[in-house]
Amino acid sequence: MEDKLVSLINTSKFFVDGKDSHRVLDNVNFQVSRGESAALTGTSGSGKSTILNIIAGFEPLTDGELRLNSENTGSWNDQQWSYFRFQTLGIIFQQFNLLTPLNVRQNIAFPLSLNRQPWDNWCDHLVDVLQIRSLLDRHVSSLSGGQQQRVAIARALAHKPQLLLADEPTGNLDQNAGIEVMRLLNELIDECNTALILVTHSQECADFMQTHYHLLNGQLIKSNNKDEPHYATI
Ligand SMILES: Nc1ncnc2c1ncn2[C@@H]1O[C@H](COP(=O)(O)OP(=O)(O)OP(=O)(O)O)[C@@H](O)[C@H]1O
Repeated sequence: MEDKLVSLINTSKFFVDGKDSHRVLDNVNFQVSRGESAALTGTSGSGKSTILNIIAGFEPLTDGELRLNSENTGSWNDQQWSYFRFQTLGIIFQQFNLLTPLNVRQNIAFPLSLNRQPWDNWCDHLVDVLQIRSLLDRHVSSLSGGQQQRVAIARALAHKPQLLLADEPTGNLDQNAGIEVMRLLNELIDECNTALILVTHSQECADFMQTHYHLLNGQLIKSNNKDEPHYATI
């Protein structure tokens, strides 16, 4: 259990809408270790982003337990969540969530400033691989969707997070750029022993990951070998 960075234990999630209760996760177990990469697939609305939001502390669980670094987060206060997010976590949001008053360089440097880290060779490497060096002084609101996505990726990776949550990180990119991004994510995993949870609709992107999970009717089905899916257990 100790080397597990993320553990969801017997977790369920309901959304209440008026009188209706909508069950998105039904007694799900899910674990990711340091250095592990996991692809999370499923149809639209199956609950993939909800799992990332739960792990990032943006959505509370209805039932069960979320452990991060072996700590039960059920008793964490806002300060503990903030500390975990800026120090340990990198998130590539589906809608990018860039800081619009800031330019590209300032967006990428934002997690560095929170962690009192300098802009270093790794940041230059990210900027070059993602081909955004010529955009560094541009305001992010003036960028195309694909350019914004590449900036969002650089920002999430800049401080070398221990845990990276990536929600459709190649959704706005062409195939070649998407493959470069998947290589970059694997580079981070190899160099920093980062754990990655990748939400994707692309089988090609999922194939870059070590383990595969598929969400179906609130259940998480694990498959190390694509031909042999089985229900995820601890
Ligand atoms: N805050 C919320 N309040 C009510 N329902 C919600 C909320 N967030 C998500 N849902 C519902 O939970 C379900 C799962 O949503 P989620 O965004 O996790 O799906 P997804 O698998 O990531 O979908 P997509 O592939 O389209 O991004 C959907 O039916 C969605 O409408």
